[in-house]
Parts: sequence; C-alpha cells; structure tokens
Amino acid sequence: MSYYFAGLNKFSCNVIHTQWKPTISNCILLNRREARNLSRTRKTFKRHHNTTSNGQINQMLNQLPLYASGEIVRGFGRGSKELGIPTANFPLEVVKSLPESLLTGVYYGWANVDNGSVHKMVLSVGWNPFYNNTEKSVETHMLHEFNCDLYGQLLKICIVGYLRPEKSFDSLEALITAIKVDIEQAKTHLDTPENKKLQEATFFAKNPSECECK
Ligand SMILES: Cc1cc2nc3c(=O)[nH]c(=O)nc-3n(C[C@H](O)[C@H](O)[C@H](O)COP(=O)(O)O)c2cc1C
Ligand SMILES: Nc1ncnc2c1ncn2[C@@H]1O[C@H](COP(=O)(O)OP(=O)(O)O)[C@@H](O)[C@H]1O
Repeated sequence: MSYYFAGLNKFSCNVIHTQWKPTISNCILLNRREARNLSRTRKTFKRHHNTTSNGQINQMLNQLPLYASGEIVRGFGRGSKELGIPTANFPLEVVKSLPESLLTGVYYGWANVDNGSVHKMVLSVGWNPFYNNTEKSVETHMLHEFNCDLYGQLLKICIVGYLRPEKSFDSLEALITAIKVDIEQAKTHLDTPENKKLQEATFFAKNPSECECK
C-alpha cells in the first residue's frame, strides 16, 4: 500500500501517530483515500482564499490535526442569546499560542471538557467579521447539549479539518444558516474512519503526561 505523509507540529501529540506507525515520528501516515481528501480540502481552501499562496495553504493543512487546550472564558455572550449556538472561548494567551499559519476560518474537529466525553465540534478562528471584533478569538461549539455553563473548565480540542473562511453576512439569519451548514458538514466529515480515530486520542484523557504530548 502507498503511504502519504502529513507533518505534525509541536502542538501535536506523539501518541496519535505512534499508535499508527511507531517507527516514524512527526508524521501521519495517510492512505490514498486520505491523501485525496487532503488534496480536495486544499482545492476548496484555494477557491476561498485565492490570494493565499500554495505554500501558506500547505503549511496550514499540513499541521492538522492540531491540538490545543485551555480554560473556558467569557466572550460577548452572543452565541447563546443571538445565534442560539453557544461557543466556548479560549483565553487570549491560548489564541496567541496557536501557530500564525493556522489561518482564520471555520474548522471542525473533536473536543472535550474537563477530560469528559469527546464530542464533535465546529470552530471559528478569527475576528468575526459580522461583528467586527477587534480581538482575535478561537471559539468552539460542541455538538452536545450541556445542562450547565462551562466557564472555568478545561477545554481540549483537536482541529481536524478546514471548512471555509470567515465571512460577513447581510443578516444574523444568514450567519446562523451558514453555521448550521458548517455543523452538518462537520458531522459528515467526522464520521469517516480516519477522523473517528482521532476521537480516541490519549490527548483527551485525564492525565495528558501519559500520552507524551510535546
Ligand atoms: C462554526 C462557526 C462558524 C462561524 N462563522 C462565522 C463567520 O463566518 N463570520 C462571523 O462573523 N462569525 C462567525 N462565527 C463566530 C460567531 O459570530 C461567534 O461565535 C458569535 O458571535 C458568538 O461569539 P461570543 O462567544 O463572543 O458571544 C462562527 C462561529 C462558529 C461556531
Ligand atoms: N454545546 C456547547 N458548546 C460550547 N459552549 C457551550 C455549549 N453548551 C453550553 N455552553 C456554554 O455556553 C458558553 C458560550 O455561550 P456564549 O453565549 O457564546 O457565551 P460567551 O460569549 O461568554 O462565550 C460556553 O462558554 C459554555 O459555558
């Protein structure tokens, strides 16, 4: 079988790729189908960001899956009240610690809170052009109903794939519709066997030191 490689960066977790192929470090092995998916994502990305160079696109996509964690802090409170789509926000230091090559836009992946069950998620990275935010934010909406708020708890995310760039919209309804489409796309992408594997990542377990995270 032919293999293709996607590099990981310092935010990634060793155990993910060592489970798959212990002899090769800092790489993910992709089979032909996965490599085709990556190439398709690259083309979608290029269509949306036609000013972005191939180098930038490759750099961004090659670092996925990308892992991050931090305490959940307050945002503007619009997610629940205006959109009906609550988003758990990372503090500024976590936002700043993410690689600059992670371009702004909408992503999908996996997330858990305080080492609990791992849920599908959609993620917004950027300045929310519809609201013209002045501060960059990284906001996670988990596809799960929580019966309490999560402020102060530990959020861990694994960013798996890219969906689209951030946009401004003519109305709040248009923004909500776009996010609902993102959610449906995320559900489908995360159901593929290669993406489902990442839900089991040791990164999400209680004691991260057990997974040799870098
Ligand atoms: C999947 C997803 C896609 C989003 N896409 C956009 C977008 O295209 N443009 C935008 O201005 N904001 C976008 N947002 C961000 C929302 O505007 C933001 O989450 C909302 O304003 C709540 O912010 P708050 O947590 O500060 O209250 C997106 C959020 C999510 C979860
Ligand atoms: N499914 C969910 N995904 C993300 N956050 C959720 C979810 N359900 C409840 N929450 C809670 O709602 C908060 C987000 O609501 P939101 O109105 O966007 O407020 P904020 O602007 O303070 O982030 C999260 O910080 C979390 O405490």
